[in-house]
Amino acid sequence: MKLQAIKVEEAVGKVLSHDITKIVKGESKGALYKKGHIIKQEDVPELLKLGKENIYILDLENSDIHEDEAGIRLGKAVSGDCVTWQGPKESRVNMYAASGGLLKINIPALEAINELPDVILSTLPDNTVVKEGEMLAGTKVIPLVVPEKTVLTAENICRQAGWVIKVLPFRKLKVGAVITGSEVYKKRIRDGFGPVITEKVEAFGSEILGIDFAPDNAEIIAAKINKMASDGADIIFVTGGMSVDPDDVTPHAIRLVGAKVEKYGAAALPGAMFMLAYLGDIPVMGVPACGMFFKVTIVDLMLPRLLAGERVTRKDIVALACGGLCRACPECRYPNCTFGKGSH
Ligand SMILES: Nc1nc2c(c(=O)[nH]1)N[C@H]1C(S)=C(S)[C@@H](COP(=O)(O)OP(=O)(O)OC[C@H]3O[C@@H](n4cnc5c(N)ncnc54)[C@H](O)[C@@H]3O)O[C@H]1N2
Ligand code: MOO
Repeated sequence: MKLQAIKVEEAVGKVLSHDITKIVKGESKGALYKKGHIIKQEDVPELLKLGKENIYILDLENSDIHEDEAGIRLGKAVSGDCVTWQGPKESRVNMYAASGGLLKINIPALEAINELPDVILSTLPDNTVVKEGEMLAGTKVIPLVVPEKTVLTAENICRQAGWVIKVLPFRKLKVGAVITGSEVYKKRIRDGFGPVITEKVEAFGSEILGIDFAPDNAEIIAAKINKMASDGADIIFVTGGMSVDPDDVTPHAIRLVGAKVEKYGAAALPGAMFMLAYLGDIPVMGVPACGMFFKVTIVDLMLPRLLAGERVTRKDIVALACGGLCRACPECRYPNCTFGKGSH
């Protein structure tokens, strides 16, 4: 990259090397044209009026590209399914959700891009629930011009990764719930779990297939789980009885139906006594009583991922550990807080 002095009339389409400031009555009015501005035909009279007959422009070498072009190419390369981009403004290109859903970030690709010289890409956390139109990420280059090789390398990382930023829209699924607890079953106390689960499921546009009740008896709970599955549930909740009392038989019941347990015990508080198992392809969630007593719990971390069609693994639950502690703020700000952000 070289600097070159040039007549203003010949500068159209060229890149300004420095800010040009307008001074009125001895006072600077700030940059009229900013460094990096690509000079347009209509700028010429304005520049001449300012007394600029010659200006410095950047003489881009064949291998260099301007920050704005670099920003656009990066934005295009990182935008996957259901992601749109806008810009550039001072090379920054922002990515937005084209539909509501679960934001997925390809972390190794994200880190590889940020390892490149002069490029940044920053995003919302992986697995964030996003609304249509929400800003998801921003990318830009640091200097005014970058070697094209840098952008080509970033584009190559994106191509090889398959995707970097995407949004998985929520599917409309049928969700069943088996509410356990003899005190609820015998109507000694009123069920508090059904309304909580219904509200959380319907908030994502899915529907409750049915809510059934079972006493603290593993065989009966197991039979009701099987019934939910044969009735067509895509996801099954089993609530209560997840802890250490002799009457807490829900984990045993989930095993009895032959579901494969991914993990019993989740690194999330509230939600420690959570179990995730799969009955074939149907996720079965054993939800401890905290799922009903607290506003935001492990349910809010797992449900969106299952509704987005992810097969959640033991590893995913382990990855919740760093950030898995809810601060229990007097006024809950979730999801605008650290709960459930996970380490990878
Ligand atoms: N000694 C220990 N006690 C507890 C532990 C522990 O590790 N050691 N873990 C605690 C944690 S963490 C949680 S979370 C809860 C989990 O409780 P459970 O899932 O076993 O819940 P239950 O014992 O069945 O019920 C607790 C409480 O909530 C009421 N309940 C349950 N279901 C309903 C419902 N559908 N509607 C209304 N109320 C319901 C139930 O009557 C009990 O009062 O365990 C801690 N304890
Ligand atoms: O499963 Mo419990 O969250 O630790 O309340």
